Parts: sequence; structure tokens; C-alpha cells
Amino acid sequence: KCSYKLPPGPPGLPIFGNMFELGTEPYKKMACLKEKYGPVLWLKLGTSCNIMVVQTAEAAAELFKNHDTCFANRAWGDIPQVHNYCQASPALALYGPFWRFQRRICTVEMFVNKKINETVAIRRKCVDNMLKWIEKAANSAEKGSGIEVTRFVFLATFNMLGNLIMSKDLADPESEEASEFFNAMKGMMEWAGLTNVSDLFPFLRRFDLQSLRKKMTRDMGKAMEIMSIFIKEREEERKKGTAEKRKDFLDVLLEFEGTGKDEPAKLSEHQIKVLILEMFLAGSETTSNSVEWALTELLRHPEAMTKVKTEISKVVGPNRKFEESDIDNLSYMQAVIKESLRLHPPLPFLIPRETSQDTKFMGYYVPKGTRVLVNAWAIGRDPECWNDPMSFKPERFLGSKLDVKGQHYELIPFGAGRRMCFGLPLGHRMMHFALGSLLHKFNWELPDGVSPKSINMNGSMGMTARKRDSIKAVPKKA
Ligand code: HEM
Repeated sequence: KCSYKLPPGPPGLPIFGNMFELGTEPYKKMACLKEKYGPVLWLKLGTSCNIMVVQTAEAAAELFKNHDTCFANRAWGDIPQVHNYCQASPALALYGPFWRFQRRICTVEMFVNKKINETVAIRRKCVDNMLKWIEKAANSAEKGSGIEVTRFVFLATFNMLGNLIMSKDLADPESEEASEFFNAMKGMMEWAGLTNVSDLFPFLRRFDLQSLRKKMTRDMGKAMEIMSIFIKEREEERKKGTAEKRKDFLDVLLEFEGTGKDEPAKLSEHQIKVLILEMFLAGSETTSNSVEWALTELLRHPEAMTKVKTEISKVVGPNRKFEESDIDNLSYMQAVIKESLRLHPPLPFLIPRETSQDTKFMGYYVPKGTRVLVNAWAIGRDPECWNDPMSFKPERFLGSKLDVKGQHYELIPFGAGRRMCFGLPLGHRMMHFALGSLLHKFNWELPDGVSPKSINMNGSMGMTARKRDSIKAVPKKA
């Protein structure tokens, strides 16, 4: 096997490898290395973390078409093992029958179009609340100072998921139980997004130098404890027959009876809790960040803002609300979202995969246990694939068949292949509905003293790549 070489990469330091070379936006740094090292990059972080980075659409096509199974495992660091989370998590599951079962049940019960269409009213209610919160915040903000829009989009997305899954508003500032859950989840998202020294130097694991394991154990424990209360409440309601008529995802999971062969006979409470937590972790920040980047790009490009507003005015008009059913008729708004996802994929490396065996990839030797990152950020800005790749030009998608569904490897914000995002249909719907409603209800302006050119477009890498400075904008009633 050693007649093949490892992919090329910068030599790095002894012991530390390349860990000091990547900065706060590692996807940008890695994209710069493409020129020197080509489509596949090799990095070493600390003493134990070997990373292969796929940097071009061509290399991504090779991975997803010809090596997908061998690259279909996920890497487990120290943190996801807290409370045995990764044993029951679909996003971290090893590629196999339990993961397949989880994907099937989530898709059939939550993400097929029929199910999404049955829950329009839930998202309507959450978006209406979001618009009310924004109006209230705008009224109490200092004139011309702007509000942090993403906060409200995040709360609305969180509530959409809470209602779809458990028929509960979980980001309600007036309920102590709900806000405790919300805070615990926010903590989990923060700890999951930090680089953990224990993963780079496993011999340091027992010291937990950043206290990340401790903090994750605390916050995940809290979230699970509250979930146990929700589950108990629901079981009692079901016994008494006082549960709501609409079956939500929690009901589906509690009622599940499988064959016990390639699917479990019943789901344990732990499996139910992890599956539900995962929907929040995977679906809330990704969606609200996508809306934030899209709104930011529109504020930087007033001509695109005018076009999208004109389109919405024509299709929706002033006398009714923006509805999900309008989305299909708004080709420019769809192009705005695609263009924004091209430039700012919320998961710039997708979710890291891990090789399940030694393998040969594009002429290189890739050992078992290598972490595989697909740099969707670099691919979305590759001049080989895109004309004028750094410019925000939604028009490039008008009349084009390019989409984000994992068939066009130059545009993969939701990934591709077997491990592609299965929340795509819901995420796509929530994103368009939230952005469309924000644009329909308000005219957005930059705060006093901020010009389109002065907006800081730097990102920062946590669980997702968010804007480093959250965008502030002034909503004026349209
Ligand atoms: C704008 C919104 C979203 C974006 C950009 C996004 C992006 C992604 C990406 C890039 C992956 C990894 C794909 C890969 O490794 O090839 C992923 C996986 C996943 N996403 Fe999403 N996602 C979004 C919304 C959602 C929503 C709303 C949910 C559920 C409520 C969700 C649930 C998941 C799950 C469970 C996985 C793991 C799939 C697996 O490992 O098999 N996502 N997502």
C-alpha cells in the first residue's frame, strides 16, 4: 500500500502539526493552500488528528460518487461522547443499520413534503411571533441604532422545531422551564463548536484542560433532564387521553414499534432524547445563520434588495401576509438564497467524515481513521466553477438548473452522498419563509453611520460559521 503517498500539505511543527496555521476562519486559510497543494490537502493537528481536505468540485464528485461508503463514518471527538450522545445521534452515527433507520424515520415522519405541508400553521404562528418581537424591539431601540435580527430568527426557528417535534414553544421568555431548556441547548451549541485540545492530544484528555467535557456534561445533562420531564408529561397525557389530536414527532417516537431486526423493536428514552436534541442542534443555527448572511448580502447590495422587494410586492402585495406557498413563485428570492449559501455555507466543512478503512483516493493513500473535510466554502468560490466568484450575483442562478440538492458538486451547502443533510426540505422551507416574511413586512436599512461597504463580512467558526459581528439593521414598516 505504501507505493502511494499521503496527499500533500504544509509540513507543520513537530508535535503541534499545523494547528497554529488555521486561524479563526480555517476554511479560508485552507482555500488559500489549494493553489500550492492542489485539490486534496493533508494536515495534521496535534499528535493524533490526521485530516484530508477536499477542495474542489471535481475532488468532491470523486468522493461522493466513488468513495462515499468508505468515507461515510463520522469522527467522534471527546465531547460527543458525553452522556453517550454519539451512540444515538444520527449525525454522528457510524454508517450502518441504526443510522439508516434513524434517517428513514426522520424523513418519513418529518421531512417529506406531505408532512411539511401538514404543519404550515405551526411555522406561520412562529413567524408571526418573530415579526411581533421585531416590531417591539424596533420600537424600543434608540432611533437609527438597529436591532440584532438573527436573534429573533434563531428564536423563531427554535420554536418551529419545538412545535413540530413536541408541540411546545421552547424559546418563550415567560416560561422558566422552556428558557432553561433553551439556555442548556445554547450552551451545548457553544461547547460543540470549540476546538478541543483533548482531541488533538489524547494524552491530555483526562485533564479536560478547557473544561469542555465538564460544561457539556452539565448542559447536556440539564437538557436531557428537561426532556425527561416533557416525555413523562406526554406519556401521562396519552394515558389520560388528553394529548392533542395532532400527532407530533414525539408521539411518533413513543409509539414506534419495529421488527427488532434492522431496526429496534422499541426506542429507548435515551435514543428518543438524543434524536430530539439533534434536530435542534442540526436545524436551528444552520437555518438562522443562512438567513443572517442572506439579509446581510442584501443590505450590502441595494440593487439586489430592490429587486427582491419588487418581486415580493408583485407576488404577495400589500394586503396579505407572505405565505410559504409564495416561495415557488419567487425565483429571484430563491436565487438570493442560493447565492448566499454559495458564498456562506453555514457548515463550510459539512460535517467531518472519517475513513472506515485504508483507501486510495485520487492517487493518494488515505489511512483508516483519517478525518475528511469537504471545503464547501472553497468550492463555492472556486474560479474554475464560477464566473466572478467573489461577487454576490443572484442573477447567475436565474434560468439555471443548479440547485443545492447534492447533485451539483460546485454547490453543496447541504452536503451530498449518503450523509447529506436530511433536514434539507424543512431547512429550505424555514429559511425562505423567514427571509421572505422579514422582507415583506419591513424595509430594512443599515444603522446610522454604517454603509454597505463598511459591513464586516468576517465569519467565525463555532458549531456553524456565523458572522463574527451579528448584523444590526433598522426595520421600518413596509
Ligand atoms: C439552512 C439549513 C441547513 C443547512 C445549510 C444544513 C447543512 C447540513 C450539512 C452540510 C450536513 C452534513 C452533510 C454531509 O456530511 O455531507 C447536514 C447534516 C445533517 N442535517 Fe442539516 N442543514 C440545515 C438544516 C437542517 C435541519 C432543519 C435539520 C433538522 C431539523 C437538519 C438535520 C441534519 C441532520 C440530522 C444531519 C446529519 C445527516 C447524517 O449524518 O446522515 N439540518 N446538514
